[in-house]
Amino acid sequence: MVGPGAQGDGLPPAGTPVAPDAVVPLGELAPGGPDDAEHAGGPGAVGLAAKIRAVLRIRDFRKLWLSTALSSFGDWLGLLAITFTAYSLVDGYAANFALGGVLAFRLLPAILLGPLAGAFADRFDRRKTMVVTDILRFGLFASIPIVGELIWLFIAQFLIEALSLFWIPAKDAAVPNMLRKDQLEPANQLSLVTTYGFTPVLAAVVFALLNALNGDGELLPSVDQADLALYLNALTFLVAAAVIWRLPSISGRRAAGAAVKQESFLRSLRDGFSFAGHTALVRGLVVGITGAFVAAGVVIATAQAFAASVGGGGAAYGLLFGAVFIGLGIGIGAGPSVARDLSRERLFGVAIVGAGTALLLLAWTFTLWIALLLIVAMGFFAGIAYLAGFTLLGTEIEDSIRGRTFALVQSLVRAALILSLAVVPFAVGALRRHTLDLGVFSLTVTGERLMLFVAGLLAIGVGVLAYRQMDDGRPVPLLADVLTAVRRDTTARRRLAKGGVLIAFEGGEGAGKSTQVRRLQEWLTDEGLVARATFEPGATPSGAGIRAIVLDRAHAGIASRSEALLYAADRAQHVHDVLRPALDAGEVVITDRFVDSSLAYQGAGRTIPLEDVRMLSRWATEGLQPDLTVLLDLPPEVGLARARGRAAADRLESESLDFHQRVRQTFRALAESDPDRYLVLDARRSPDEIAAAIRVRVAELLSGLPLQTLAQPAAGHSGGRARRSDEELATTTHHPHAQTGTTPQLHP
Ligand SMILES: Nc1ncnc2c1ncn2[C@@H]1O[C@H](COP(=O)(O)OP(=O)(O)OP(=O)(O)O)[C@@H](O)[C@H]1O
Ligand SMILES: Cc1cn([C@H]2C[C@H](O)[C@@H](COP(=O)(O)O)O2)c(=O)[nH]c1=O
Repeated sequence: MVGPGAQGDGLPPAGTPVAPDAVVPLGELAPGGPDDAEHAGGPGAVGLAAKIRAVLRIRDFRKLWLSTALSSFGDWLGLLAITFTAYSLVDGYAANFALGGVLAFRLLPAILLGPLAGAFADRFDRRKTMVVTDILRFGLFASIPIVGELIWLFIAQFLIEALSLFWIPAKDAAVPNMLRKDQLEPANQLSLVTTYGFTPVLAAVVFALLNALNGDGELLPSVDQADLALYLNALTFLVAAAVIWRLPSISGRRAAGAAVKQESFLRSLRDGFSFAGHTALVRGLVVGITGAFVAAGVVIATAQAFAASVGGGGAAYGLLFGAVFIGLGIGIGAGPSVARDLSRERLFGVAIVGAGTALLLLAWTFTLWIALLLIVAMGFFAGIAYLAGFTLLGTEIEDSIRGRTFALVQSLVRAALILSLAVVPFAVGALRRHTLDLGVFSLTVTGERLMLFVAGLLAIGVGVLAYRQMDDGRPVPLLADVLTAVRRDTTARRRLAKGGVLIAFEGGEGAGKSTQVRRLQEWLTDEGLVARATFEPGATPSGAGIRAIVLDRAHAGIASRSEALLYAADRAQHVHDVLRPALDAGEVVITDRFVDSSLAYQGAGRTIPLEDVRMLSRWATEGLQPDLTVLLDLPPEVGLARARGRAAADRLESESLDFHQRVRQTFRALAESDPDRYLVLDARRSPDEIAAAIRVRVAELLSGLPLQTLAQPAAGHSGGRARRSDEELATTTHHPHAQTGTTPQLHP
């Protein structure tokens, strides 16, 4: 839990300055209060619930989510009511065709209109598009019971679906503008679970209730339960329209007053296709998602026959059907935390291959419970892939083209489903049952199993293709990447990527960072390791110039953005000249301040949107992250008093107490958002106590790693050597006795 004004992950959404009163109680970072804060790396990880609470605290997203949930509930209720109405408007066997007609009319518009709808979402005001389509859907749903003709039901159904096609990309493209990039995944988890888990169940319950209450027309004599459901459904769209009308942020670039490029509709349509064709990431996503949905269609189309072949009837079919949704739910809910550190590009391809493998095995399964397990596994991987793909579309595709990309994917998904639902039953019928005599044994092949096998192969194929298209070019072998991500072994991940171990010290002014950096470096050297101490800003020759500028009170007029760029420039040089080479050489590198300082000082202190600072730092460091960040936490008034006892206040130290309070809260919130990577210590404790706690954690971190060792350990463990200054330590680049070996047994 966080204090007032903060997000659940302790950080504000993109574009929002950190509230000065945002308080993250340190005691909540660790179970036992402030004194136990050093154990924060243990149990208190930020869970999905906290992340979801955080996104729900963003007012516009919360309102959009609620109105989407309402529309989704209405949609499901509408589907139940429409299929019921179609059935009741036609007698006898023809009712099945009426039902099929409803489904065909539901899927068809996507193929015809999907790309147009996408261009619309990018070209016109998304909020107005959503409001108008919601009002029209309200009218159409309400008209079905009033007209009461099957032909109108088909037409209305077609029009409703066509309108939804304009609504969905407008909504999907708007959501990423309301959130920070890292919030998009939990937001998608919430939306997918709401749309495919919660609202269909609620709609089924409400439909059943309406049936029970008004089945014989006792409540409203002239209206049956399907009519009631349709009116209720119509109302949900009207309410959604009213809510969305009051959310100007949905208008995206228009809300921010940005000029939107005016181009012809055809041109923007063509640009959409050309973008998808020429962008590897989108190509990979389109291939992967479409292929996966063809496979999903095969599973749906063969499910009845497969259920019969494992010795079950309708009950087995129901179980297998339920198992898909259980798997999907687990995949969407738990997938991201299982594969936390794996890039979403890699995760997408890997998950599709996983789903394909489960399908391949399913084709050879004759036992119901094994089939159920495999289907849960298939749903699990499919859920992960869907979430990863959807999130990548939101985070990686620029706002101006996002609507078209979402719409293209949406059309292809529906086309894939229609195609496989239409073709597979014929293929199953044509293939029937064959026994192949293979000499030693004979093999019975049935149409549905062959189709499942082919679907499995197809999914594996598109998974590999998508992986190749989307691979982010990291040198880490896939298997090791997956295994270390699942094991959450961040140190191993760094070693895979290049080597070395990076430890950052963070905290406010006078927290004792330099003192502890020096002590840790001395201890590691005494233990026989090549350990380098360095700092920001100013550890390189050009960085020294930058340090002089940013800390000099004579430069009081430096604009916040210039300041952020100066620190980023210092960091880029630092990473290039000092950190990367040392890490590549397998050294333990200890830096006094790193990216978190920019997030805290320039982000929260100067109120630059945190995501901007994060992106700048990510660019400057090429994504380099510490394996461990030691946060020395101290009330700013104590730290500033310590620092002033040392020298006159510099430009940053001269900032207000409020500024330093925001800096402190942001450091703590960052630590809370990723507790495995942080050690939070109360900096009011004595230097010896702090140093001892750090040694324990670092010994744990380094244990067993093949790091650079000194052939001759430095003189004694007693600390009797003369201490070197930060500058000396930072420039100690040459280790004549260094050799690669396993980390010696450390003695904290
Ligand atoms: N645990 C501690 N308790 C009390 N005083 C401390 C402690 N650690 C360091 N100090 C003293 O506080 C002052 C600041 O320490 P130090 O320079 O290590 O902090 P810092 O975090 O690097 O500061 P800055 O970021 O302002 O450079 C020094 O005089 C140091 O001796
Ligand atoms: C890296 C970094 C630092 N700062 C600020 C924080 C301090 O006030 C000074 C550095 O002084 P120190 O005595 O070396 O700690 O710079 C910042 O604002 N942003 C940064 O990225």
